[in-house]
Amino acid sequence: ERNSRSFNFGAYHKLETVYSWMDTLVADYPRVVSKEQIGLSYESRPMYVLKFSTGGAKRPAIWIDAGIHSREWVSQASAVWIANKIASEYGTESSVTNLLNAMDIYLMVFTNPDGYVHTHTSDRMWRKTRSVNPGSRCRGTDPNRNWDAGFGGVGASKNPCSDSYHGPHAHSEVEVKNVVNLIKTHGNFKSFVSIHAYSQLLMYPYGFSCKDVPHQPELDAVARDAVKALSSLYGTRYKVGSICNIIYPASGGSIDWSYNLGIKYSFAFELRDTGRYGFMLPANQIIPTASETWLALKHLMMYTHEH
Ligand SMILES: O=C(CO)C[C@@H](Cc1ccccc1)C(=O)O
Ligand SMILES: [Zn+2]
Repeated sequence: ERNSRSFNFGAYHKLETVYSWMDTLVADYPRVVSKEQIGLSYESRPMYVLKFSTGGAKRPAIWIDAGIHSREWVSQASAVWIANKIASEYGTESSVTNLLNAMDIYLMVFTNPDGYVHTHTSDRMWRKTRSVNPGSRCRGTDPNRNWDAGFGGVGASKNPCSDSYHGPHAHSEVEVKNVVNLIKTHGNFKSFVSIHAYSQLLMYPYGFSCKDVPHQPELDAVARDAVKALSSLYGTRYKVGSICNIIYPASGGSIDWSYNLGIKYSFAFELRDTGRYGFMLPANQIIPTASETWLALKHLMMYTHEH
């Protein structure tokens, strides 16, 4: 692309295309965003995080990951649009400017790069990582069952051929380990948001248990206000609740781990739609989905900044 804004945000792109676009984004907004490699995937692809920072050292930070499940393509595509939005609105839009003058944002577009390539080359419905499971002909671990939070409990399978296989042990997947290391080393994250698709839900912990977390009333209220902002754009309807109560019990999930680490404002999005297209959401819905999601995300980030 001539510049990062001439990129076609209304299409699903290959990994390399988006990785190249990231370099043009950094070139266009060098004072706002940088690209950091946090490690390599199982198949040795670089894992890049876009760091939005306007100064300071280790400012309070917000984590946003997309694409941990590779087949949920609107998640990665929305993250690309949101990355451009953050970079281009700094200095022009007051809430983003105020936010980035006080906090950093880390945005990982491809949290499961090996799986994403596999959905382009071999199996569009691939969800897991691509690691080899010794003694099994089936590959991959569900990276959203692999976190050290109720690991190996409800809603996860010990069968390597299952799409919710939890892996041999917590953080066995290098993709998960790389994120865990960054979060723990940094030590000043205040919010952790994981973007999935589909079902149109905004969820908070826990997944591994249906008991209310200590901060349930606050998280519920924040999420409901965020969804109100989302719905204000096109009227898209979302449901709000804990993972366990609103979708199903699921152990080893990322936001249960982040919440238990002390990152109070931990949320998971399930983007469009509610099943008509499911994972195969048409590309013409990428920009509308990203635009409405941005309103909810901005609310969550501003709330985090103010509390
Ligand atoms: O992928 C899903 C379809 O997007 C649903 C998510 C629900 C979930 C999200 C966050 C934490 C735990 C579970 C999953 O099963 O891991
Ligand atoms: Zn998912």
